[in-house]
Amino acid sequence: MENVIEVKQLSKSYGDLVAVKNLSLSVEPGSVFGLLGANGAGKSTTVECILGTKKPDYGSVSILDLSPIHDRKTLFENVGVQFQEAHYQEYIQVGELCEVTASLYKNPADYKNLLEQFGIADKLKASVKELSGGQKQRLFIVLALIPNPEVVVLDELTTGLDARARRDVWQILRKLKNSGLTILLTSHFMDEVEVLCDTICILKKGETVFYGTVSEAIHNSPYEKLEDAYLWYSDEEDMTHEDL
Ligand SMILES: Nc1ncnc2c1ncn2[C@@H]1O[C@H](COP(=O)(O)OP(=O)(O)OP(=O)(O)O)[C@@H](O)[C@H]1O
Repeated sequence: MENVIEVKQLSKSYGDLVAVKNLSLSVEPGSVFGLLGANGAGKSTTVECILGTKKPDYGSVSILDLSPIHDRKTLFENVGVQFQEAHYQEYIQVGELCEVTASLYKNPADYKNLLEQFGIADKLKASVKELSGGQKQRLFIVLALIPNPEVVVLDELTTGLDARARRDVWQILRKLKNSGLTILLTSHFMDEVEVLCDTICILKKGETVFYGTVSEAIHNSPYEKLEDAYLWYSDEEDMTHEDL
């Protein structure tokens, strides 16, 4: 297997709206790939096509050399997914939810250890409903890691987390990356992209406007900071200036 994820000329429309157009990307083993873009740029649509929860109109997707549409069961065993809005039984406890999740996999990770690493071990007996937004977000990352996956897909990784928690999450992910985990993430935070990502793809209205490393993104723009370069590529720049 050369690349963990290989997307070729992916296109997906909703009626007349072209959400993703002719997108190609490759994610190497043990690397962190960031899919970036403004709200509505097509990130979630791309992620869903990669995971097989949406069917592309054109193009091909392979993940771990498998088809997300035809090999769902094998993929489910080896791919971790952080869901943004997951629906759980209202009063299920954190520990119960982790237990149920672990029971679905052959070689699950030690979830108590993960809860510890993510700073929510004291919430084992709390119901998911009682968690703060940031604690829930951390729990969703833990749930994505319980399968002991080869690749993990993290949608809006640290949205809702406080500064300390974000840094803790980055540190854990870097450790997991160093131990061979491949990570595909979407994020709106350029500080985190700079710390974590080896390769980035910036989408604008479903089309790739930049593909390469963070330093190439900066180098090929008129700016010196990733955030400025990102806004320049994704054209959020003007809006921000108006807002100031
Ligand atoms: N089920 C759907 N039906 C119709 N249009 C949709 C559907 N899902 C997404 N879209 C549209 O497709 C475009 C891309 O949406 P998508 O959710 O992929 O963007 P995104 O980059 O993930 O945005 P965000 O950062 O806000 O999560 C948007 O214009 C959105 O309104």
